[in-house]
Amino acid sequence: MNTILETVDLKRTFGAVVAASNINIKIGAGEVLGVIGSNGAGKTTFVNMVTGYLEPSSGQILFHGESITGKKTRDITRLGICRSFQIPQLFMELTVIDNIIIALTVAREVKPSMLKPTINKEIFDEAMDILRRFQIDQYAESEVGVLAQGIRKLIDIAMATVGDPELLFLDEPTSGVSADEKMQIMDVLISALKSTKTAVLFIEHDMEIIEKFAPRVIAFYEGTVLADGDAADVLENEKVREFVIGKEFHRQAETEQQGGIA
Ligand SMILES: Nc1ncnc2c1ncn2[C@@H]1O[C@H](COP(=O)(O)OP(=O)(O)OP(=O)(O)O)[C@@H](O)[C@H]1O
Repeated sequence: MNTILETVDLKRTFGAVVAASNINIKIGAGEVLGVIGSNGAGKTTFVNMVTGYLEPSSGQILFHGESITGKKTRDITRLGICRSFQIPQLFMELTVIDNIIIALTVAREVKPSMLKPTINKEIFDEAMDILRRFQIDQYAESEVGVLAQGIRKLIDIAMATVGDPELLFLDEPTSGVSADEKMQIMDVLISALKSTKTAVLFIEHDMEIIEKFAPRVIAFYEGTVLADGDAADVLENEKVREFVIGKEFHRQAETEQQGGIA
């Protein structure tokens, strides 16, 4: 594996609460990995530390072998590590293309005008390319506020990619989206990110999505990594079944092998 990010004994406490400890994770170039764990397991704390939203209490974060521990979010973003949040951070009253153009102008540090984002043909074309990659170009001129939550999620994630990140963290990319839309949204966003060879780590509670889209899975439990490896191994791990996903969970592949559930 061509490691781009490595955490070494990463730990974060809040007073007496140990939110994360002994976190030793390596992420390879272009890798897709899913993170699972019940509420309060430490998933967001981990992502917050790596993206500079939280300073670790101890431990190291290395990006391409260089320490980024304790760096500010802005500097980490510039290095090529970006993220999205559970709730899309969008300008609801603006059009989709204007949202992307604003993100591009901010990423390029072009000063936007007070009333209208700086529009030049190059930035406009680039924004349209991004929308096409995420299959939302047909909404370019629509106001974000009138669009379905699933489309807003895609816009939000598209915006997180404007600086061409090498590594992207997605916090529950399908939360708040209808069951029907979930798979479709994941299909679009994973193929968009694969096309740019962006490594992606996504936090997800839906095991069907994990099974379908995450070749590698990391399971968090009570602030530590309970299991890390191939999805099939982690999802069948006894401890993961007991403490994280529930014993009643059966992988689709397993069920099919056994002739399906009646
Ligand atoms: N700012 C904070 N102040 C105090 N305690 C915190 C803070 N942030 C997180 N914690 C605690 O740290 C632990 C890990 O929380 P974290 O948000 O990382 O879990 P999570 O796995 O992301 O959960 P969820 O799925 O609910 O988002 C929890 O016990 C939580 O209450």
